[in-house]
Amino acid sequence: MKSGSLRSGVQGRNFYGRVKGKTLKPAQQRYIDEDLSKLQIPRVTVGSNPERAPIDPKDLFGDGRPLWLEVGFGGGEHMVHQAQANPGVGIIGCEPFLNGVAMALGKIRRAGVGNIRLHAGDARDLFDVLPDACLDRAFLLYPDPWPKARHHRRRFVTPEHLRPLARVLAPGAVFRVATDIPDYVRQTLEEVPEAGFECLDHDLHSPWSDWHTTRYEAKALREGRQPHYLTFLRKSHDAA
Ligand SMILES: C[S@@+](CC[C@H](N)C(=O)[O-])C[C@H]1O[C@@H](n2cnc3c(N)ncnc32)[C@H](O)[C@@H]1O
Repeated sequence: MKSGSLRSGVQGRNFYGRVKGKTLKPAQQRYIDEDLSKLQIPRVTVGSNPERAPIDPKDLFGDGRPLWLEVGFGGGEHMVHQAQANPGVGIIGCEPFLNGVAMALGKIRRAGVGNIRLHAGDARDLFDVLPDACLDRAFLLYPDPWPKARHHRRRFVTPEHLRPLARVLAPGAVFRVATDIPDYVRQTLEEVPEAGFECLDHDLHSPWSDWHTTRYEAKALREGRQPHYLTFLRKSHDAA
């Protein structure tokens, strides 16, 4: 996660700023909530649910539609593309970087999509309130690389994140990972199967016909780094 200083005062979009750590200040939270309610996008409730009681995904979209999750959507390019292309699916986007949330809100508004729900925070908090096997697909696109060896345990593809992700994914659900960091590929291929997934594909060109490039990917390509696209299948919970 990025960190930096927060601009003070409500200055339109700038107010989202960058925050240190994961906790939003009350004023930031209010500002995001106001924008979400203007757009009629319910937040996925974690903060106002101190017991972390499971939420009913049907309450998020008002029906039993398939649910997909994008972890760390950045500026929201891919999330909004998927929402437009799949109006019958409900997409939960999760991102603690507030500039990203602000960018995504703009894209959601311009695209006029109504099938996205947002959690402006850490994916682990979201996993805590989702029931078992409720998701049909998950995307982890260019997770923070944490290149130094002593920081590898901070990567998303560790048991701490993958076990709860595996719990909320239904058997047969697809988990897509993209990264431009060769050592991240290695760790992903080791850790994800350990958490109850089967690797279906590892490609250097997107194997996904519905792929939409992300801001991070565009930068990686400009800088000459090679993307890797990995596809996993959630095994049945008994087989995990
Ligand atoms: C390298 S950026 C890539 C963003 C976007 N997916 C893209 O490809 O442009 C990784 C993103 O993951 C987010 N992130 C890091 N840890 C996270 C966590 N525990 N839960 C959710 N998002 C997280 C960061 O805030 C950051 O925006």
